Amino acid sequence: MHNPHIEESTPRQADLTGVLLAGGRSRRMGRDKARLFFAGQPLYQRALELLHRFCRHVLIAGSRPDLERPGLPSLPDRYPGSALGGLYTGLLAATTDWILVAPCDMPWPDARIVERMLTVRQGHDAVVPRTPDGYEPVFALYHKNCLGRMEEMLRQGQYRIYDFYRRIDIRYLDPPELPDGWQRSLVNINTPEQLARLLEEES
Ligand SMILES: Nc1nc2c(ncn2[C@@H]2O[C@H](COP(=O)(O)OP(=O)(O)OP(=O)(O)O)[C@@H](O)[C@H]2O)c(=O)[nH]1
Repeated sequence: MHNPHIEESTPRQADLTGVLLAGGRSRRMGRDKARLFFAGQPLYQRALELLHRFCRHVLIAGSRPDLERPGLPSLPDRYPGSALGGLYTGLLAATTDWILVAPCDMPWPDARIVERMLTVRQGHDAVVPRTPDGYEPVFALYHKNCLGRMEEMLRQGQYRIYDFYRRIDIRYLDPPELPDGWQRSLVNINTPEQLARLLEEES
């Protein structure tokens, strides 16, 4: 089903590479989240469409030959086992200063959030939505400046994104700056129960 928040007219950003994070293990779901069928298409497809809307080049972080297609390579993590390792994979491979990251398990990614992130990024290392439920580190913008500090942590076996956040300059986007409906847009599907509930909502 078409996502109304991804408009055809959204301009592509020359300095932005899209990174689909798809290297997780889907333990809570018990089966691969990326290819779950949701409202007429595989779940990952929804984030992919949004990334293509903003970025000329999009890649998959994590070894996913099953999701590859011409112009959409998947890259194995150099430091496997965490979303931070996936961010590193994307940032290392990107030829642009910035990456726009999206997870493969977000049913309603909202282009308006991306637009707001792009507006405020200047002078920061990352832009991350922040809500009363916590941060959304896998639907965010990261600058190449982050690479060194990510690598430092990953080399030491430190994988916690929140520890990483203490080392960089982040511009958070809080609810007053987020568009209406952000609660729905920032949902990730993690469990079979959640999937069933959201499918019901969508139908
Ligand atoms: N490249 C890469 N992506 C990851 C990795 N771990 C998680 N992700 C991605 O990060 C996003 C959020 O993942 P989570 O739900 O936190 O983790 P998960 O491993 O997919 O699921 P659980 O096993 O249930 O925790 C998803 O898009 C995952 O595909 C990883 O080690 N490498």
